Order: sequence, then C-alpha cells, then structure tokens
Amino acid sequence: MYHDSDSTLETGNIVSGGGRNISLGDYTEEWRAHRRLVHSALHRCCQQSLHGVIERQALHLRKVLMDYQETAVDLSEDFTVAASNVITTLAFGKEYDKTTPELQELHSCLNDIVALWGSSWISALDSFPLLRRPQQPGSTGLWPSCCTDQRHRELLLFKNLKHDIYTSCRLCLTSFFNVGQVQANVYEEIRTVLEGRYPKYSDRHRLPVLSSLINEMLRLRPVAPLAIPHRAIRDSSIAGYFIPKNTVIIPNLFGAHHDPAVWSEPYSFKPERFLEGGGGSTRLLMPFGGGARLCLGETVAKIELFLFTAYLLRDFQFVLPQSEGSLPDLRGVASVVLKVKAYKVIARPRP
Ligand code: HEM
Repeated sequence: MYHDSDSTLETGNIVSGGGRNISLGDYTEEWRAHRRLVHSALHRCCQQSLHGVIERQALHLRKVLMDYQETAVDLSEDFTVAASNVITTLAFGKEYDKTTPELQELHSCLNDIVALWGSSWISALDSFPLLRRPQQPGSTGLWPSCCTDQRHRELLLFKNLKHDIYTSCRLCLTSFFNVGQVQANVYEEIRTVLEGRYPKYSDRHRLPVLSSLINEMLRLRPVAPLAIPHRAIRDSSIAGYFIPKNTVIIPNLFGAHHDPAVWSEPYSFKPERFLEGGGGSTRLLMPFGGGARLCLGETVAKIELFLFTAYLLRDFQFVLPQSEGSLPDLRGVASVVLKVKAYKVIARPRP
C-alpha cells in the first residue's frame, strides 16, 4: 500500500501544511473524506458548468491572440491566465485579467514554490534532515512568505493546474515546429469533421488526429515526470521486491513512458502511434499517476487540454518568427513539473 504522499520530506511537510492537504497529505480518514468531497465537487462541475467555463476561456484566449495581430510573443503568460481562470471561476466564482495584482501575486508565489521545490537546497534538506533548523514562530524558513497565507495554501490544492495545463499547451505548440505536418493535419481534421463549428469535448472520438497529438505530448513529456513521492503505509512488495513500511516510493512516469519494451522509438515525437494500427495504447499511458493518489484533476485537465488545443488550432496557424534562430527545445527543463524554455511565436489567424 503506497497511499501516503510523503509529507515527512521537508517539501511535503511545508506544502501540505504538515501533511493535511490533499496533494501531499497523509492517507488518513480525514484526508479520504476531504478527497471524496473535492472529487464529487469536481465531478459535478464536469457535468454541469465546466464545459461552459472552459469554452469561455478558450474564446477569450482566441481574442487575446487576435489582438496580438501577428506579432511574435511568448504565450506562456496567456496560457497560464486562461488555465488558472478556469479553476478560479470554479473555486471562487471569479476570473482575473493578467494585469490584476492579486493574480500576479498568486502566480509569482506558485512560481517561487515550484522553483524552490525543484532546487538542490530542498533536495539537500530532504536527504539530510539534520540540516533543518528549527524555525522562528511566524517564519516560513526558505519558503516564500505567501506560504503562510491560508488562501494561497488553498490554491496550492490546484497548484498543478496552471503549470500542468500551460506546460502541456506550450509543449504541444513546441512540437508543431519540430514536426511540420502535425499542425496542418489537425487543422484539416477539425475543418472537415466539424464543418466550421467549434468542438465539444464529446467530439473527441471523431477527432483522432487531435487526440493522438495530445496523448503523444502527454507521453513524451509527462508534466510531472516523477509524480509525487509516496510512502508505503505498511510492509508490501513490488514485482517481488520487499518494500518495508515507510519506504519512500517515487513513481517514474517518465521512465514508464520511454520504456523501449513498450514504445517503439520512445524518444521520438510520433502522434501517429496512437492512431489505429499505430501500435501505441492509451492504456499504457500514466501522465496522471494511478491508484488511490491518481491526479484529482484528471478529467478537468483532459477536457481543458482538448478544448484549448482544438479552439486554437481551429483558428490559428502557429509559426516561428524569423528572429528565432533555432527550433524551440522539445526537451523541457526538469523540475517538479517539466517546464518549457521560453520562446516566441506568431499566431496567424486562419482565413
Ligand atoms: C495536464 C494536466 C495534469 C497532469 C499531467 C497532472 C498530473 C498529476 C500527477 C502525475 C499527479 C501525482 C499522482 C501520483 O502521485 O500518483 C497529480 C496529482 C494531483 N493533481 Fe494533477 N495533473 C494535471 C492537472 C491537474 C488539475 C487541472 C488539477 C486540479 C483541478 C490537479 C490536481 C491534482 C491534485 C489535487 C493532486 C494530488 C492528488 C493526491 O495526492 O491524492 N491536477 N497530478
């Protein structure tokens, strides 16, 4: 049984408020009730309002891109705002403009946390607990001061959203430039199948080229390559190996997605592997982890990724400005989440 996230680590302990929140909380009765509550609330949203909320943000993003009038821009902030507006609309009934100070403060706090979480200082503290100094009352130690703010802590519940969705969207875009035909294929599919209208999530089975692109992007660059550290809550075994209680387990999702025994040419970007007869199976994908600690936002994320990508590809062709000397880097930067290096792009409206 590997249900605990590891809040005994310095990172886990601070981000989870001492093991009490969902993403890094311990597997207690209270945690299970909390997770069930959030799960059913998200489920209700998915059935009732989520589609409308995402469609609204996708259309807003479309307008933002139109307003750039084909100038070369780094779209990361716009993707971030669109993705986080989905969750703030659901959670607080509020959406933000990218210039709103409150949003900027939240984003900078989340960026600081993710940067610190991935830093070697924190790894050292996790590996050598003796290095941890007792903290002064009111101090957050190495962590950004926003970690003490209750509202910000609540938002950490959804911390994955902004980074994961925007990272996925940017990786998606990055892939277009590296593999020229993909963008044109997806556009052609949307144009012919939907005959001009905007897609619904229920159209996904009729849009296999788009779905295969999203699946391949999640396979090649799982946004959380090492998921979240887990702790065995009792003696157990994995594939015949004895796992004593309290062992920290780190699920290597990146490794599973690049196993040559499972995927042909695992390091190549080949969306067609997920098309009929391509040999790839979505059942072997695990970008959202698995088991009792499966990503709570999986359904929200899938709907959002699908609609954002479909809306943007329906209305724009993305091209690199001449000034970008080389193709954007598909490798990503390793951290808690796999980030994409900054680059500029031109969103050219489709006729
Ligand atoms: C492309 C988008 C996303 C990806 C790839 C992703 C991936 C993941 C992964 C790999 C984990 C760790 C699972 C494990 O340790 O076994 C996780 C946990 C989690 N994710 Fe996501 N996620 C995404 C979007 C979201 C969204 C949109 C939300 C919120 C609405 C969310 C909320 C959470 C929460 C609360 C957890 C902790 C669950 C627990 O410990 O019980 N994620 N996610």
